[in-house]
Amino acid sequence: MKKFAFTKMHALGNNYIYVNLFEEHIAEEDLASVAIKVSNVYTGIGSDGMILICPSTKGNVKMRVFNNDGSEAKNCGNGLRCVAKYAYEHNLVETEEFTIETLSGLVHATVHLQDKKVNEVTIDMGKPKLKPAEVPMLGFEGNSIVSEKMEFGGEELIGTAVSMGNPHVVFYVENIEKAPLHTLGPVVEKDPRFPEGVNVEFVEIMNESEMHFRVWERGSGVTQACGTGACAAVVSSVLNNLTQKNTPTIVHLAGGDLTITWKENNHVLMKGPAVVICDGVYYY
Ligand SMILES: N[C@@H](CCC[C@H](N)C(=O)O)C(=O)O
Repeated sequence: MKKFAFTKMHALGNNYIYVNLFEEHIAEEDLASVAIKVSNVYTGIGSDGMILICPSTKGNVKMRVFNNDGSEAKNCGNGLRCVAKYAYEHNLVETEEFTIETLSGLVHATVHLQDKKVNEVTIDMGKPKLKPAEVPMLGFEGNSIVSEKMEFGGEELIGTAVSMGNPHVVFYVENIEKAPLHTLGPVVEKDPRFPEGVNVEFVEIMNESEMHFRVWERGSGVTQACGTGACAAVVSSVLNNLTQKNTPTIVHLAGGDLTITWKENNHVLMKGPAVVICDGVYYY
């Protein structure tokens, strides 16, 4: 029987099994099936997926993200904050500012300490990508897909598509409690116009610097929070003239709040908490 030590962490309820590959080993061919198994609430540990904290040749540490269906994503905002907390508290890094490599590039992390422990993390998520081919989304041309008519499952929606290293589509609703998460989420996620699938976000604007947010995540379904999704929602809202650039925006997710700022230099800053739940050993 094979085994590895893990730490379960969450960021606003978006919970993953974190494995420190500086010390542990999981064979590459086992990664997808192990992610599915550990995520199972009945027969595994129960999580939105599995995140690997790996040595990096480009940054201080490297993050790899697996959704609970075993698919690998190129980025994860909540995962980045937890990886930053883990890396700092396990002495994988020595400073309060460092870099994390992802499959979509290098990001800059700053940990915020309370009693020598990391309670919040700011990640410079880099620049959003807006071109249809960068999202990727088929059927559109030009520099961006902002407030475009899209029909899904017989319903016409107005959507804005944004890549934060992973694909997102944002729809605005009048009442977040009535967002069609469970009905439209899975339909939009698998629509062939998104050749790599898509994370689906519903947003209710409260005022110029505050919004409610719910998400159907690609590969994981409904989660309590999505960091890249919250960044995409803020970028979308600036593009739709609903919020302003360079202004911190509070995003109220099901699991709590994130502060997101789309800076004048085009970089998106995300600030929010990261929490350890437990440590353990998983057998497979
Ligand atoms: N929860 C994450 C995003 C995880 C990956 C996503 N489901 C995808 O497949 O792109 C976040 O906090 O950003």
